[in-house]
Amino acid sequence: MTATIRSTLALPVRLADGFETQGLVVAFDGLADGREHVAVVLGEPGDVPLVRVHSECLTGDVLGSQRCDCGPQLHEAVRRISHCGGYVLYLRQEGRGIGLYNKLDAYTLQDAGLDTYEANLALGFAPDQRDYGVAAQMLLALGVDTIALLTNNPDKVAQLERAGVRVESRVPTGVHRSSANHRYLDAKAWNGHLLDGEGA
Ligand SMILES: Nc1nc2c(ncn2[C@@H]2O[C@H](COP(=O)(O)OP(=O)(O)OP(=O)(O)O)[C@@H](O)[C@H]2O)c(=O)[nH]1
Ligand SMILES: [Zn+2]
Repeated sequence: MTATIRSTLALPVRLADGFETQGLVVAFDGLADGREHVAVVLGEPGDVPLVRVHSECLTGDVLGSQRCDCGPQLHEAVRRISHCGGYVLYLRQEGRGIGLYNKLDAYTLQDAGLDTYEANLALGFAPDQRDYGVAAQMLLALGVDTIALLTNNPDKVAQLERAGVRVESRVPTGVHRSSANHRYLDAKAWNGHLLDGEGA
């Protein structure tokens, strides 16, 4: 399935720490799951742009929750990518694809002792429900078929490669550990995330 660019909008991007840059927000037609995913073009992308495939996290990205490290990772991505040129793909895949309300239910189960993946299973979901095929569609619509990917998640690399995007390199993203998110980060490491760059 081929996606096409529906519209573009120039938008200044401002982070809470005062960092400012210019972004171009791109909307698409024809995305496989029918959701409103957007790409944000930052800096001047070269032949092998740096790309962050970021899954929506209202609690972390917007409300500053420290149960996860999504907010700091998003800000890191904006800052790094604006310097070297590339794309933030903001995917509407809240709660690893289970949605916001279910993620809130999962948090309640975690407060009773389950880890993040066990809580998904207890709610009747797969441990991680995300399909990154839409990210590949977006990149190909932007004319990008080779990337450097800012992630610690090997599944993102594998799925993008299967969907026709060449991941020339995986660039580790920061691990923003705090007293509130260490169980979440430990569970990610047990489930295949490469947190080897932590503390580097
Ligand atoms: N179901 C569920 N989703 C969560 C939980 N904590 C964070 N998330 C969601 O997880 C997504 C981020 O995925 P992560 O597994 O933390 O990291 P990743 O994006 O796969 O990996 P990186 O690219 O290395 O950051 C966001 O959509 C969050 O809303 C949780 O406890 N349960
Ligand atoms: Zn989060």
